[in-house]
Amino acid sequence: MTGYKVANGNGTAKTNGNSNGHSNGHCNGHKSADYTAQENPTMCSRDCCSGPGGSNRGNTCTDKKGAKAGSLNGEKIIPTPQSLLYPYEVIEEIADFITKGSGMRPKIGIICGSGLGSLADIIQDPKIFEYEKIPNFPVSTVEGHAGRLVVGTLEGATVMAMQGRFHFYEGYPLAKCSMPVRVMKLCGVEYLFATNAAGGINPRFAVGDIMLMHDHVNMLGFAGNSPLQGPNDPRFGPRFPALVNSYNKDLINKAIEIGKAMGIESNIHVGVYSCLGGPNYETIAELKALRMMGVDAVGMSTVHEVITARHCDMKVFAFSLITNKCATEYSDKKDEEANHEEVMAVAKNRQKACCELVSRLIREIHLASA
Ligand SMILES: O=P(O)(O)O[C@@H]1C[C@H](O)[C@@H](CO)O1
Ligand SMILES: Nc1nc2[nH]cnc2c(=O)[nH]1
Repeated sequence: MTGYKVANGNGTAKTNGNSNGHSNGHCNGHKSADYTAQENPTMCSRDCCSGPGGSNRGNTCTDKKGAKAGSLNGEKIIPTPQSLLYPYEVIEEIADFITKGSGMRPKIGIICGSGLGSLADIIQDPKIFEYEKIPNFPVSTVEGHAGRLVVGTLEGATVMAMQGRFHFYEGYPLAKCSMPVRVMKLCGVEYLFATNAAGGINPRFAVGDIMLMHDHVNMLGFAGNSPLQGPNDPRFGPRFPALVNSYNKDLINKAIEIGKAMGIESNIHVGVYSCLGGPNYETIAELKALRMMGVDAVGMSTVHEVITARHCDMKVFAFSLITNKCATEYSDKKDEEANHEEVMAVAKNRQKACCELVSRLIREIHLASA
């Protein structure tokens, strides 16, 4: 079972609408009922109860009878290493579901940032998979993230796009947030296009600008969190992946050229993105610190997806749409505070330019490989 449980106020629990799991009497949850801060499945040794694809098998069953000291709400909490949440076979199952269901092996994967779902709307002959209908898939809980996977063609290339990503602040562990990247890999994807809405810290950036990511500062990694934490499965990639040159330089250069051809070169920058855990936006002191570290734009996603993609040797192109300017001086002005409505509104305004940039770049990749 992968859906986290939400306390419903009366001491019992319900899942978050994702019915991936095992609800067979003895094993109706295996997650702590009120443990909502972070998904943290507990374990069971019964065969029926292997979590997604057996990840929990062989561990201690922690139904109510088994609860001991150290339990929360009567259920023992045993952390699962992140990499065990989605074993290779489960990812393979999900990928098979998508490739068989769509009849395609897409070459390019797109992750649509907040308010940038229209990147998937331009896909031709789309086969649409609602997340809740994909086995073992999480659900989207954030406004501006529709929660569907769209498979089809764009500029002649076969693509799959996530209209809705998963964020750490939704309560999903990083490995779950970036699990779809591994699904993409096993579907045949070679290129990951990750997009996001971000706050501009670089004072040269204006709202509506696009920052092509050429590097990142992994703040969650500084704190010891990684989507690769736990035993490594070499079928995905190496134990210790290198991350220098994670962002494909050829694709960045091509995107700069495309920006010029579109007449928006003054709105295109190349810079460093940092992901914080969210869901709160940053304090002034945090923004000052990030700026001192060389960060140009700040958001709540993408970095763990890029790490997962590089781990399995995908080529990565990523950009941030600057949806708000981050204040780095103290002020009482309310309009300097970031808010999600503004983020969504700016993304809507700039969706045409973002779609054109992505389409043209995909066209180049497709033509180069034809
Ligand atoms: O999914 P992305 O990173 O594009 O979304 C950003 C981060 C938060 O989810 C949201 C905040 O407004 O926008
Ligand atoms: N962390 C963070 N994420 C964002 N997403 C869009 N704008 C912002 C921002 O200012 N900060």
